[in-house]
Amino acid sequence: MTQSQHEVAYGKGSVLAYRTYLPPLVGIKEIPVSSFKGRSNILFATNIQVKVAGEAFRPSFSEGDNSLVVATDSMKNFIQRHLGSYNGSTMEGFLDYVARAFLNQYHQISSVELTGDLLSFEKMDVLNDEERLASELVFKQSNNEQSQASLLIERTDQSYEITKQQSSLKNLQLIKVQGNSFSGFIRDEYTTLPEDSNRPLFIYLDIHWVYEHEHDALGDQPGTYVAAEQIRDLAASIFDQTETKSIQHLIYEIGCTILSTFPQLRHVSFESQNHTWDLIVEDIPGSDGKVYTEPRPPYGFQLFTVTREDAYNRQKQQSQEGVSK
Ligand SMILES: O=c1[nH]c(=O)c2[nH]c(=O)[nH]c2[nH]1
Repeated sequence: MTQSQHEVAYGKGSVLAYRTYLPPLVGIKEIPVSSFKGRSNILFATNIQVKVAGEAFRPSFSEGDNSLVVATDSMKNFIQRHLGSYNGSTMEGFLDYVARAFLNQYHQISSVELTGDLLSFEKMDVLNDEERLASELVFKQSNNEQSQASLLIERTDQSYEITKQQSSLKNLQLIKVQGNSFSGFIRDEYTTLPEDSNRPLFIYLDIHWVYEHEHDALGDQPGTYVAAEQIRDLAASIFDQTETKSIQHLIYEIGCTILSTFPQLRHVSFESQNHTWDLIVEDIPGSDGKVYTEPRPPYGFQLFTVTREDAYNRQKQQSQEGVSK
């Protein structure tokens, strides 16, 4: 490996920037499984990480020469002030705007990688003329699932090129109380887990989606923008409708449905965790109910990327099943 292939990079994490009255996200394509119509952006609360890379920074490491160093404190100011001048409506668009501004401002930066969490604040219902309506002023911070975007832009000879772009829904925690089996797995001298024809399935999901054309992610043409809220509702709906055979099976179904719903996406990746509860009381007289508790710490996980080819084959298979019925 030559010297120039080693990474030379630095940056700032946990840059908090809260903007009020960003232009709202309107005009997205609505889908039947989701009531999501857009975001008011009355509060657009962000937690950003920036990483800048470039050979020009090597002497700051090897010789303590700071002459080309942009202080990470200045990076923080740069991001926060640019949230004031950003006129778009999405995290993806904001990251693109800031990344290009960094490259314009500092010639020594060869690439910028940004990751932004959109912190969730939900409108509270309040009494307004004897009607309960969503407040335009009072929000509650929600520590549930979060949407995130990330972007890598590199300087080329003539201009800038996006070399990585991804949107994500992180830490969606879903429980389905029945309608899930897990059976048919290898039984050998190490197997103690019984087959289960009907378990409560509790999963944590990170879902990442990548657009065919990066520009579709920005939100300035909202008809192609896919909102994390839509991905959330779609995942829940598939979970509800599917007799799951495993988490592997479930995430494949979710991925194929996301891709057939949104043709502008190239692929969808999953990181899932199994947090299925342990059974404590199986029979409650006169009730269908049971009692469960948290499982002990080791947890299983699954990683899978669903491609357009997977979705195409799934659709073909489903239409053949439809014909044979
Ligand atoms: O959905 C599951 N997939 C597995 O691979 C697995 N392994 C296990 O012990 N439980 C489960 N559940």
